[in-house]
Amino acid sequence: MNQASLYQNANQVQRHDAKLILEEFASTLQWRSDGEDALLDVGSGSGNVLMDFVKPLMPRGAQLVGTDISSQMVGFASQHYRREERTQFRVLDIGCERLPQELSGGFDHVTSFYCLHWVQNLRGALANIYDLLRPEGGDCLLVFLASNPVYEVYKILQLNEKWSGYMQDVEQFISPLHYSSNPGEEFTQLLNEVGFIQHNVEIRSEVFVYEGVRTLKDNVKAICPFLERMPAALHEDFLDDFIQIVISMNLQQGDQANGQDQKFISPYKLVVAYARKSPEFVNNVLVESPHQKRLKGLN
Ligand SMILES: C[S@@+](CC[C@H](N)C(=O)[O-])C[C@H]1O[C@@H](n2cnc3c(N)ncnc32)[C@H](O)[C@@H]1O
Ligand SMILES: CC(C)=CCC/C(C)=C/CC/C(C)=C/C(=O)O
Repeated sequence: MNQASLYQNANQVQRHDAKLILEEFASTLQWRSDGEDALLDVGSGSGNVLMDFVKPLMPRGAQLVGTDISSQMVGFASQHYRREERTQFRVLDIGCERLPQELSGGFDHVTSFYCLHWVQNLRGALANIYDLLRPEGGDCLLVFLASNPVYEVYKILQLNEKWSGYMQDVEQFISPLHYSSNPGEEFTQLLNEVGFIQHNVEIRSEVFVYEGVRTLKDNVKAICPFLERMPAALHEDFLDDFIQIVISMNLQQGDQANGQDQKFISPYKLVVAYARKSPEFVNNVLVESPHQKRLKGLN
């Protein structure tokens, strides 16, 4: 997914989820008392989730770094938000072998929305997120897909000889937790392995309803990695086949033949994880704050 303007105009689900989850976690994030927080966002895309929902929560003196593997996304966000103070966008592959030295250990917070399901090396990405946080501590809020019907649609499309040539590597674009029988447990284990001491992982079952064929097609176009590999003249045919498969999976509501608006239902599972690098210490004494007590299942 490299078309920032397409994504910026068809990311209602992603914005909806990020907004609600940030409202919920705004007071759990451990803001600094001096207001000089530094926050890095992983996979910022076109940048509007970061600027519309994360930035308003931050103290006025805070520094924001939006990152993305796609230089096209970073170029778009840098241009679009060029007037924002204390904000920069830069290219970063969160699954990379070695973090750039100037980023390592420099942040109080790492956030990431709808990105980590794109990263097959989830353990490497989490180890990097841990290393981006300051050595003395910091926290992260990570939100991504464990599963989504889009992945089953991709696998069926790949069997069609019209599309198989463009979709040989389909598994690379399926969430690393999609096949997991216990994604919450698997992700918790990874957080432990990379060194996070306190964490809370939830798998939330959500449903989003797409109103009409055009809305669903636009949302697919904004994120589908296979379209950019095929001539534009084939896009509508691919999207029509996509819709037929969605209908065959009984994810359609309403009957066009009876003059009803078509709706498409997408039941998906979202990982919502909050983790701290180290517990809160004041004068070498572990402090359990009221919000820590509230966190469900905190390790
Ligand atoms: C669905 S968009 C999410 C954008 C934004 N966070 C939001 O919530 O709207 C996913 C973004 O993750 C980026 N991405 C995919 N793999 C990545 C990686 N290994 N490192 C950093 N970003 C990555 C993509 O380029 C894309 O911009
Ligand atoms: C009914 C149905 C199959 C809906 C799928 C809709 C859709 C466009 C899902 C995209 C999921 C995804 C990978 C989002 C993202 O990374 O932003």
